[in-house]
Amino acid sequence: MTDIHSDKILILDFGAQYTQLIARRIREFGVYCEIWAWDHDPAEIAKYAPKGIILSGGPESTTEKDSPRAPQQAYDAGVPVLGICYGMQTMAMQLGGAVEGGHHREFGYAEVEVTAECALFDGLKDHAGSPPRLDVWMSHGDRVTAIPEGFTVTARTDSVPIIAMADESRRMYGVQFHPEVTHTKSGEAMLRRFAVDICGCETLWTAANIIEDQIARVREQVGEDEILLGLSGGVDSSVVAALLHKAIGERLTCVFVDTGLLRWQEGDQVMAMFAEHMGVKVIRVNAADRYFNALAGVNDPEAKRKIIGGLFIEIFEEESAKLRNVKWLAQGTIYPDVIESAGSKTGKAHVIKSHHNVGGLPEHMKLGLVEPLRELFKDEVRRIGVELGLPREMVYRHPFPGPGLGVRILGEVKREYAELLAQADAIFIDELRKSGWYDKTSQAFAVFLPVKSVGVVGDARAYEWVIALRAVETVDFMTAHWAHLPYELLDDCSRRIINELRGVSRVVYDISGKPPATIEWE
Ligand SMILES: Nc1ncnc2c1ncn2[C@@H]1O[C@H](COP(=O)(O)OP(=O)(O)OP(=O)(O)O)[C@@H](O)[C@H]1O
Ligand SMILES: O=c1[nH]c(=O)c2[nH+]cn([C@@H]3O[C@H](COP(=O)(O)O)[C@@H](O)[C@H]3O)c2[nH]1
Ligand SMILES: NC(=O)CC[C@H](N)C(=O)O
Ligand SMILES: [Mg+2]
Repeated sequence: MTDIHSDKILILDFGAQYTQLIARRIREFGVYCEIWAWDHDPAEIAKYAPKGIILSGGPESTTEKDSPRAPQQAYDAGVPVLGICYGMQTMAMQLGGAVEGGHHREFGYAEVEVTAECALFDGLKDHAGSPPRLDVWMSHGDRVTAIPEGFTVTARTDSVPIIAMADESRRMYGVQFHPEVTHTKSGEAMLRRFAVDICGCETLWTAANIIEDQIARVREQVGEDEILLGLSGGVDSSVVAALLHKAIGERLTCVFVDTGLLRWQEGDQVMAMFAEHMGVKVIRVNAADRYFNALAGVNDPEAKRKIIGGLFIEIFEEESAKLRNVKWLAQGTIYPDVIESAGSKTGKAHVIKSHHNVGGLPEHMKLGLVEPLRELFKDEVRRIGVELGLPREMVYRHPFPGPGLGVRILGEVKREYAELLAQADAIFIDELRKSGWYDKTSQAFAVFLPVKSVGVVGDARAYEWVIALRAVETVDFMTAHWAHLPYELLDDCSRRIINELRGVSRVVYDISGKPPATIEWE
């Protein structure tokens, strides 16, 4: 079998907002890559044997004392190196050029002129005529003012004379702009020139190959043992279920916990999909009473999360004790979770969201972990889901937090609130789907506000609950804009929710971005 990790690019991260994008772009055209912090043990680089190294951008200034530098091993590895923005600046600095600060900050669109032949820009032009001109996206304050010996200036703009540099003999390249953002028109092509043409990577990283590779690895890891998977019906655990079912068939048992805090009719849908259609063994644990009892009288959001998470663990434990031979617990951990926890280990100031998953399992469970998605981005997980035959609606559905409606009912959780909220949410989602807006938003849901407001319904006074609607657009869920839904759509949602649901007299729309607001209300 081909080793799909044999041809890979290593990205050294200087803390840029776009480092994950570099990795995603490269993987999109089929080359595996990993992100390491810039101060990751440099002795590991040679062992890892990447076919090329990329130095990312970063918020700091190379002109400042003690600012980060790439390890010398990166330049000595004998493989091509590409510095992007801060990466180019530190490359220039370290190899004998110069960088200056204090210039006018260049942010956003710029047209650059290619001034010399360069393998990175080979054949690329975004405008007719010559010399070739490229549309790029910039975000920098510092600039390279002298290139190291052996380098040539390969691109300029009207205001900045050194926008790209290259030393073709040592295969070292620097670009001041960001090829990883889609605003740089030929950016993907440049990254492909680098990874495929210059570094010589084969494009082996495809959905079909990833599945085959993961199946082989899981089989090797668990041998004849059984695996228990917490199946939520969400994207990640569903893809894990499909993958593991293919890898070990009957030896996979899923536990689906119906917390009473799920989306409308979700429990039945999950069971229908996995147990009936796919023949996966799924144990449904109807735990709504347990959840509502445990949550009674609890108002504090963190306390609620802890109770919900704790009950998940209790239930997984109970179920695994009932099975004979379970030695492994499968999780839907994905690559961003891994990068973020690595970030915190090296003490980087990345924005980190605390991920709810089954990772907090107590030691005494002694279950080994199976995490077949831990190298993948969400969009890769989705492509694999499609390749494994999961229906598109399931694979492209919005994420749903583990604590579910528990964090969308503000304050104390009650069964009656959960039932109302699930229905309001279903109406909102239904309207989004009908109008084609579901796929244009990254996540959308209703929130239950335990406040009463006065209304008038059929000439009578109503004094009832408030439902808030939230819809956001985001790439990584770390920052988000509120979705500019059409007024007509909001109007339809509001009317339907108030008319169809007893107990709601007012609907509001949340117009807060993240930051400062988070996506969920609790
Ligand atoms: N109701 C549930 N029953 C069983 N396991 C659950 C349940 N809710 C969450 N989990 C477990 O917690 C993990 C993390 O939940 P999370 O919501 O992050 O992922 P997901 O549900 O698989 O995907 P998505 O992000 O699309 O919602 C899941 O992969 C699953 O293993
Ligand atoms: O599985 C989960 N367990 C949680 O405890 C949790 N809290 C938030 N989320 C989801 O994470 C994304 C960002 O949410 P916030 O802006 O509210 O932090 C959004 O997609 C949220 O739905 C969670 N997912
Ligand atoms: N985006 C970046 O990498 C910026 C690099 C450096 N902080 C500058 O302002 O020039
Ligand atoms: Mg989920």
